[in-house]
Amino acid sequence: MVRLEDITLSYRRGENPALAGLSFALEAGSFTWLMGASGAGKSSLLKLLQLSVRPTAGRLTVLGTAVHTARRRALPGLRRRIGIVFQDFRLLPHLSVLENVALPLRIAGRREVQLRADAEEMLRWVGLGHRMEDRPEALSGGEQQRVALARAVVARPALLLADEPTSHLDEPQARRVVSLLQEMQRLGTTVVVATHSPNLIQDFPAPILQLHQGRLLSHG
Ligand SMILES: Nc1ncnc2c1ncn2[C@@H]1O[C@H](COP(=O)(O)OP(=O)(O)OP(=O)(O)O)[C@@H](O)[C@H]1O
Repeated sequence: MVRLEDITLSYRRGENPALAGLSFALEAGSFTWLMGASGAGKSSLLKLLQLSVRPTAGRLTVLGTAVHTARRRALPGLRRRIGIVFQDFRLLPHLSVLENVALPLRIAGRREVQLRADAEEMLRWVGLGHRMEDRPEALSGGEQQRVALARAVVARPALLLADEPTSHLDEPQARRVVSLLQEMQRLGTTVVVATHSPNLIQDFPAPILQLHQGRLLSHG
């Protein structure tokens, strides 16, 4: 599903690499916590997995595609099978909640009737069926993060990546978001979630990838 073999990522020549000598594999349908101090390389690893940066060295396989040798034109199709949730939600303020969730389907060229039905279904799934016509700014942080999650999964990604998706949320909202992420895993999606919160990990036990200064400290 996801395999890294001796991966290095350097943003600038002559500086310490953000990731170095990283090797591990994630099974299809697994849930993994990604941990590490600030600067350990969590966001860099997620950027690699979402194909927004390429490894400087090493072999990276995502959803069965060898990214390090793939042609550039093969990447957009692969990217569409990856869902992403950001710490700061990144919803478009001028669009309704429903239109935010429908956006990936619109970009993929789905029919209007179908994309509306799918976006509505996802919003009901995250418990926001009653807020579809609102603008994001009218929602609480936890609600906005659930909209962002609905948008990340509306196109049924095989791989779901979340970069500290609960750091702006209170405890009950954070738990709700993690429950939804785990539900995606139970439906067969491979999920990777970066977090600083030992409490969440305690409440939702799963294998942990621990990074330290760009290197893998432990996995399990
Ligand atoms: N675009 C970039 N250009 C240059 N250096 C970068 C870039 N992004 C990250 N880095 C560097 O790479 C290293 C790892 O950063 P990264 O953001 O991946 O860590 P992190 O574990 O996600 O940290 P945090 O928990 O603070 O978000 C840091 O030394 C950082 O300064």
